Amino acid sequence: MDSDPLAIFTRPPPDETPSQLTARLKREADAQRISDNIDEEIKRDRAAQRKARKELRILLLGQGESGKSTTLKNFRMQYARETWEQERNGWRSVVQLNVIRSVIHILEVIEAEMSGTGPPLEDDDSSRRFSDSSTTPDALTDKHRLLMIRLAPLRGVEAALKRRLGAGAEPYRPSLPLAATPFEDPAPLPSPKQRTEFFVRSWSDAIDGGHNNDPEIQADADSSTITLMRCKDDMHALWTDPAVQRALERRKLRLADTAGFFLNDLDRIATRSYTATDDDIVRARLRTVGIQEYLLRINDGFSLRGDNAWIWRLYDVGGCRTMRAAWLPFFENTDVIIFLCPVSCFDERLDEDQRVNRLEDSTILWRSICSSKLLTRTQLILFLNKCDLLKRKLKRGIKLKTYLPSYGDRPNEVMPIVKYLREKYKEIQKQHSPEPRVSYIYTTTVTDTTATAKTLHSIRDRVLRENLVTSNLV
Ligand SMILES: Nc1nc2c(ncn2[C@@H]2O[C@H](COP(=O)(O)OP(=O)(O)OP(=O)(O)O)[C@@H](O)[C@H]2O)c(=O)[nH]1
Ligand SMILES: [Mg+2]
Repeated sequence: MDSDPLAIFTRPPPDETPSQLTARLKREADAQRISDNIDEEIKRDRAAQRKARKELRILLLGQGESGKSTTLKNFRMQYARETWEQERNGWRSVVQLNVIRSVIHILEVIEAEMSGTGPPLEDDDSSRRFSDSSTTPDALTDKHRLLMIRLAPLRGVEAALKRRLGAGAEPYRPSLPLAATPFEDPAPLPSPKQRTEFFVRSWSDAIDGGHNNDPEIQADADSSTITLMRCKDDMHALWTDPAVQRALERRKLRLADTAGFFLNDLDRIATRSYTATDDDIVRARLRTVGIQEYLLRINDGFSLRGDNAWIWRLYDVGGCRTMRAAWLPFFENTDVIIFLCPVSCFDERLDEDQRVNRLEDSTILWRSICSSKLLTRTQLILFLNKCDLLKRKLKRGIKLKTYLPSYGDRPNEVMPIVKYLREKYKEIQKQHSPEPRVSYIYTTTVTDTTATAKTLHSIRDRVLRENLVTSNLV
């Protein structure tokens, strides 16, 4: 039995001498090496078979709200145009739900401000930096109370839209244990911020799911649109009210960065004839839970063999710490990882764990991905994302060095900050990768579909070239 190289860990004999111990440890190390080599060979074979079939597996990773699903939408818009068009009608309800969720969120803030309840203001100085008036609360008056009453029917529309989107959309309340990286055991949740954001288990169910043909749901959809149209002026009055805006600032809710895209455009959206544009679809937010798989057919354009279409299997995961353990099984056979680091989040904390800075979380995650032996041969592509929001944040005078002291006295401007983070992440990759690998880093704003299209074409060419070379298909 002792000579069996696969019996890696043998029980030590009770009277083991030092030389026997040394010999046993060596045998175990040799056996482990052989086992690792076999695993590696199996992986290489599988990868070669996939490439021979011209198939690649691509995983989108990053913390919650880093832009993974938005990147996936850009991919689908570019390379799966037919299904993108077929789903366009389904997105109308998602955009309506985004609008209503934002308005209800604002109403909740007003209610809390008026009654002096709700989540306490954060007591660190960062929450006070946005507005000089933050220490003198603005009067919310009867006008606001009236708006609250007039907008109450939106709660019914929210319920109807939920029905229309089907079982795919439910409120999200983190309750599972947390793990910073997919490689560690989850720990119990400290005290999660209560959020009732909606999520999808399956986008295709939410967007299509056959609901369109159900007359009851169709009637719901029509009456939702009518209520939305009736509430349009009040929603606009609420959103543009200076006292409301200041209340949002006091509570550090930068809704203008996300919801603003839709709330500034109510004239177009709250109409009977509204059709979601490409930009609307890319911007519409539904938190991802579980893992979504999408197939794309992508032409390489330079293969010498007849058919130059590749199948790209894209996997979009939920980025919250409660969901990271679920990523691990996908690492075995992944050819490419696109990792999103939202650089604008340097002064924010994770929803699911308010003790953790979001940039720090991204850095920990990136380090763990780079150092994983499972991913030694996986091509890593990094997006330094949300550069538009970074620019806006810096304009408001928020300083990176307050949250990242190592940035020191470098200029508090977009270009130097992005350069600094690029070098920092590149260095982490270099130091922690088990074997040297090429670094692919892009500066992105994935809500900008034109710029992102160029990035995706560049990625397509780089990924295909690398895989054509490694699989000898050129
Ligand atoms: N302004 C701006 N918004 C962005 C950018 N990237 C993503 N967003 C927005 O950020 C929010 C989160 O984006 P998602 O793509 O849903 O994030 P995710 O990584 O899939 O998040 P989870 O599903 O929770 O893991 C959405 O409202 C997006 O529209 C960006 O570059 N700029
Ligand atoms: Mg997502």
